[in-house]
Amino acid sequence: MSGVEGDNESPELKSSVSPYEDALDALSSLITKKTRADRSNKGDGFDVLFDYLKMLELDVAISQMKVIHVAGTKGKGSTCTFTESILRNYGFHTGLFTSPHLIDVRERFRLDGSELQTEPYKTASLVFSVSTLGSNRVDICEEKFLAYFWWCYNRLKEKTNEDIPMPTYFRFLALLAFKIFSAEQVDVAILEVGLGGKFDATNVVQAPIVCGISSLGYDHMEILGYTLGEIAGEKAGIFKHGVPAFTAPQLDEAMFVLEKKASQLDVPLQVATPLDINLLNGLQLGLDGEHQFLNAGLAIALCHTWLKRTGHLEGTYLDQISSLPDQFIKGLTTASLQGRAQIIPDRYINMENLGDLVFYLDGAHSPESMEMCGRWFSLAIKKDIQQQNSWKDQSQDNSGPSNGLISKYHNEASRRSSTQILLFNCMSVRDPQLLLPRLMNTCANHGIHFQKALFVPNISVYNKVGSHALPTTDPQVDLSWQLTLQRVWEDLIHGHKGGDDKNNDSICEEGKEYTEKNARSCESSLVFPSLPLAIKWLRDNVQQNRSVRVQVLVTGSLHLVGDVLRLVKM
Ligand SMILES: Nc1ncnc2c1ncn2[C@@H]1O[C@H](COP(=O)(O)OP(=O)(O)OP(=O)(O)O)[C@@H](O)[C@H]1O
Ligand SMILES: [Mg+2]
Ligand SMILES: [Mg+2]
Repeated sequence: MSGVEGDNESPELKSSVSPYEDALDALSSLITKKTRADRSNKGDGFDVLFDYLKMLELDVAISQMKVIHVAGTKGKGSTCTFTESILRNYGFHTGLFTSPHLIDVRERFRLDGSELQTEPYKTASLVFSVSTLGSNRVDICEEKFLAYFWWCYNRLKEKTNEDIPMPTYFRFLALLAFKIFSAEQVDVAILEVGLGGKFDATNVVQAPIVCGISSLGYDHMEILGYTLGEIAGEKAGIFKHGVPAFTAPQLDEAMFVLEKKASQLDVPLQVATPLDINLLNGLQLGLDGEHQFLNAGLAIALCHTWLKRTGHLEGTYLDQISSLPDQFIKGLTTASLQGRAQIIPDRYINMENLGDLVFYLDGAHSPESMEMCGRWFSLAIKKDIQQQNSWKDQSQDNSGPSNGLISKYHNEASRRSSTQILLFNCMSVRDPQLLLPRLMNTCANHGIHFQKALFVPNISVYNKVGSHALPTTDPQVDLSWQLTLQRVWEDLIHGHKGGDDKNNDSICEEGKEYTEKNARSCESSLVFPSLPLAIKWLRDNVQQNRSVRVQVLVTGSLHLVGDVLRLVKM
């Protein structure tokens, strides 16, 4: 294939449903069958990334990019989101690359803060030249995305061979991000590490302006190591000689390793002070949850250093900042990232009765983040109860001015009781014996007890890529993992109630599996063969019992959170 125009053409275009689905198909073809635990993949062929950069003519561009690079176990995406928002408020043209996505793969690439997934389909004409795109500073719309996508994909297809095969899924997306950011001439590129640090595709950047390490904890141990020290060592793989770095406060074991790696590379490493809420002038952080103060503190340090090192700010980073510039406050308080501590009422149910069914979404999937998530959820529920009570008081005290409709709603709402339900799934590489107790105990310590837990499988690998196609229910779906989760949950509940060693099976409706309710039912839990069935069950319940408000915590997997968003937002 020759010439840029031809490069933009999808090979499967003729038989396609839509050009966008064609791109997703091509992207799916890059998902390797190797399991994430396959260590033979570790580091192998990292250098091949530099070959890809040459093939895409990105080697010079990347060395000139003013990059902020962030690794960590938890809080990378949030830190990057705050960072982007702050620098955008300074007027810089920003590029943000995060992972994973929830609904649409374009969420991973933001230009000037725009989320990319919301546009309706357009029949894209793909025959325009990529070289004309860079000058146009608008969001990355579908056409633009497709043009960059096929430019990279086809060029790599043409130049790769048996020795240098096509890049894998995440590597391709990182290369695509570099292409987009260089063509769009961003002032700053904020890059979230996909996994680990040292061997991550984003680590081809040789001279970032500043690096950040967000909270470290236990995740992906099969790849990164089983001790906090080992994990910290992998993440510190993003440190570059002499380039300043900041870390969120860490446990000693992790901090020790970070400091050691930093001193080997002459990296000035500082701990970023968590943000003091008083610096926000009474406003709230754009992302909810206590842990966000750690992420915001790190983002402040990263932005401050970036501004300084690029010659936009005088002075040094102070440990005790007494006030924040307006751009920082605006950036921090308006940042947004879906699926992290996000509350959305179910529109299907709530047309008439706002608040009957509410989803609390948080993509936590490591033990530490389970605890954070449990705290956030419990506090949100308590706040909601306080709100209900204050409405109850107001409706009893008729003295004040009242708006008829609102007070009628408040009146009704305050008469209803609320109940909490958990909707959960996690990947089978994760340990539910660590995740579920952490979540349950945190909530229980705040007085929140789930009435039921629902377990569902994730939708499909294809949807991980970001198809708009609706999930279908596979009648043959293997639910053994969800049944394992259910067993862990039932054991926990019975442990909590001080119950005997009763075999779970005796309290589960054996033999009635997936019949009437389409679910395998136990005393405190249900396994559904698909998410739409679980959502239908929730909606049916709410409609049958209007005196109860149902608050559903969705967590354990960002994919699950994305699937729920996709179904609930429609
Ligand atoms: N500093 C933190 N400490 C502990 N948990 C956190 C922290 N920040 C975020 N979390 C939890 O982790 C979840 C994911 O947050 P975020 O997307 O910022 O992290 P990430 O590092 O990008 O995660 P991923 O590994 O999925 O890419 C949040 O929903 C929240 O539950
Ligand atoms: Mg992760
Ligand atoms: Mg992330």
